[in-house]
Amino acid sequence: MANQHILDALYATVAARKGADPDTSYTAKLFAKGTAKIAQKVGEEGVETVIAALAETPDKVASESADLLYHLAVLWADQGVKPEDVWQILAERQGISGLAEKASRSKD
Ligand SMILES: N=c1c2ncn([C@@H]3O[C@H](COP(=O)(O)OP(=O)(O)OP(=O)(O)O)[C@@H](O)[C@H]3O)c2ncn1[C@@H]1O[C@H](COP(=O)(O)O)[C@@H](O)[C@H]1O
Repeated sequence: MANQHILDALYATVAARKGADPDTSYTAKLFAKGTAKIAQKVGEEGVETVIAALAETPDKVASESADLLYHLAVLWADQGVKPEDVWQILAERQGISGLAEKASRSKD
């Protein structure tokens, strides 16, 4: 757990909200609204990140990036995409095939 990336932990938390009470969880409310709403939020947060970069401060870019990553984690859970699927693609693009698998094993 100590080596677990914050995005892996966030993904596990949001995925566990599927079917939870929309009145007590924003994430559960997003799942209840469905894929179109979740995808729309990813787009909105992406645009807000761009606006922060062009017209605001690095702190605002960081904060909008956190919103974007959270909504992306919700979209992954909605689509059945696991974080390690994405890590694997990134690792392969860096020519370090097997890195995501190794990183995943180090959590055990
Ligand atoms: N990391 C986040 C996170 N980042 C952003 N947000 C929410 O995303 C929303 C974005 O605000 P907006 O103004 O764009 O959206 P809105 O107007 O509230 O809603 P919409 O009608 O546009 O959907 C806010 O309500 C934020 O609270 C998050 N909500 C939850 N989490 C994490 O998700 C996990 C599950 O939390 P619950 O959703 O409370 O179960 C926990 O680990 C939380 O920390």
